[in-house]
This record gives sequence, C-alpha cells and structure tokens, in this order.
Amino acid sequence: MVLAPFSGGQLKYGVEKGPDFLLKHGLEKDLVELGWDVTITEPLKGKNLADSNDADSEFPTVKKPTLVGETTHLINQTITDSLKDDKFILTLGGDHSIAMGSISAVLEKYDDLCLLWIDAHADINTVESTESGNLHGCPVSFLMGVNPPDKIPKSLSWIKGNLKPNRIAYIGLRDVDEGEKKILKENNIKAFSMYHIDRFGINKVIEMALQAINPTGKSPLMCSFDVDAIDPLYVPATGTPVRGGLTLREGLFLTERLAETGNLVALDVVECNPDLAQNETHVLDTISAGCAIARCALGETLL
Ligand SMILES: NC(=[NH2+])NCCC[C@H](N)C(=O)O
Ligand SMILES: [Mn+2]
Ligand SMILES: [Mn+2]
Repeated sequence: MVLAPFSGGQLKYGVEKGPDFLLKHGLEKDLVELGWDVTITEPLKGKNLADSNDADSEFPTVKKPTLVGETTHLINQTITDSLKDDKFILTLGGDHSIAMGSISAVLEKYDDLCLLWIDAHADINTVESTESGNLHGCPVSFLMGVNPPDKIPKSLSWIKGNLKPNRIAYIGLRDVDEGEKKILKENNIKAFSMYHIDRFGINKVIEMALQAINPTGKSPLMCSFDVDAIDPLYVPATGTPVRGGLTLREGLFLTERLAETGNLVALDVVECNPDLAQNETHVLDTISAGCAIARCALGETLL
C-alpha cells in the first residue's frame, strides 16, 4: 500500500487527507482479513516539497509543475522498488495527478499493461489543451507521451510516455473537455461514457472494455479509480463532482469484475477530499466508498 497524500495537482486542499482517512476507516485491517500481507510505504514522508505556484515557470499554462513532477517521481521510485517483489500496488491519493507516479512505475514492470481509467473525467488534457491548468486533469497525456516535447515542464520530463492508446479504456465519463474529446478521437481510445452504461449496462460495458484493451485476456491490468466516477449522491466529498454518475454498486461491480480476472496488478483510489464534506455523513459515505473500492478490487466479494 502506497500513501500519496498530495493535493498539488489542483487547488483544493483536503484531498491530501485521503490516505489518513481511508486508513482510519480500517482499510489495512480489512485487507489483512482478506488474507493480504500488507506493507505500507510513504514515498512523500519527510520530503520537504515546496508548495509554490512556480510563478517563474516557463510554462504558465500549468499549475505547480515542479511540485507535481517531483512528487510523482518519488511515488514512481518507491513503487518501482516495491514491484521488485511482485507486490500488488494499491496507491491511495491524493488527487489524480499521483497516477503519473503509480502508472509509470507499473508500466515499467509490465510493458503490456492494460489500464482502466474509471472517472467522470478523461484527465487527458495536454499542457496546451488544459483550461484549468490543473495537472490532475492531465496525467494520461503525460503517460501516453502526447505533449509536444518542447512543451513538457522539466520536472515532468522523467515520464517515459509509452502508454499505448489501444491499451487504455475509460468508464464513467460525463465531463470531458472539447480538447480532450479531440485527443480521445485522434488516438482512437476506447471511452465508455454514462450513456454507454445506460445503453448497455455496466456488465456489458466492462466486458467490451476488457475485450478492447486485452483481447487475449492474458495481459496484466491496472485500474485508476477516481471516486468522482461514482455519483455524488454516494461520494459527495470530492473536488470535481459531476451529477449523473455510477451508482455505488456499479462502481464496486467494476472492481469486483477486475478482481475476478485474476490479472489485476495495481489500483489507485484517488480524489477523496474529506474537507469538502458538508457533514459527517458525507465524510463517512465518501471514505467508506473508497475503502470498499479497494476491498472489492482485492477480492472481498469473490466467494
Ligand atoms: N482528476 C480529476 N478530478 N480531474 C478533473 C479534471 C477537470 C477538467 N477536465 C480539467 O482538466 O481541469
Ligand atoms: Mn474525476
Ligand atoms: Mn480523475
């Protein structure tokens, strides 16, 4: 288990409390009860990373590139180390920019890795297309290497950018920027929006997604789960909520199905922000959903 208490990929503080809240809710004990031998690593602990806006940055369109670059690199290095022992990598965010660290590391070990990005958002903006400048809206573009080389902030240039577009599938999309739609189309990336889930049902959608990115059924899978994929009715305490999302059961079913494949090697759970809850119930709903996603991905409901 990798703790990534980080908020620098966007501007709302509180999301860095995610790992602490998930652990306080009993996640470690739950996983031990499921039979996992859990070790906790904290790549950011004791690291004094300056939270500045990098005002003098040569890339004024993106926010905090130095902070995000250094942080995600530390996460990458810690996970690369853990992967030497073939560990399952569960990374707790933090905002979704941390996936640059986790996915890049897992991809280095498994070059045929298939990625399921469960999210209301595509997070595939480039430094040129981003409207907000928040790097949590950009991780996939860096992992795929679609930013023009001369536009990549130095701090993020360590990312290899070798994730292949035919190995990525999205599920849950409902708030995709115009620039992102163009990138998805140009790269022919499989993207299942809420429309597809209503049309075909979640079970068919996950089968179509897996078939598209992993036709042999033999490649390792990673899931990057942004809790805002689930409807804010169930997961209210998150930075960029969008109504009309997955039910809690649909979200959990996705991870149960991934566990069932036997090919899941890593999971991110990101964007739980307890500070954005209006009351204690909202905190509990959000954090318990985050824990349930992890437990289901790690086999809880497979009898
Ligand atoms: N990980 C997230 N919650 N991302 C939200 C991204 C929203 C928007 N598309 C942006 O680029 O700013
Ligand atoms: Mn999102
Ligand atoms: Mn996201």
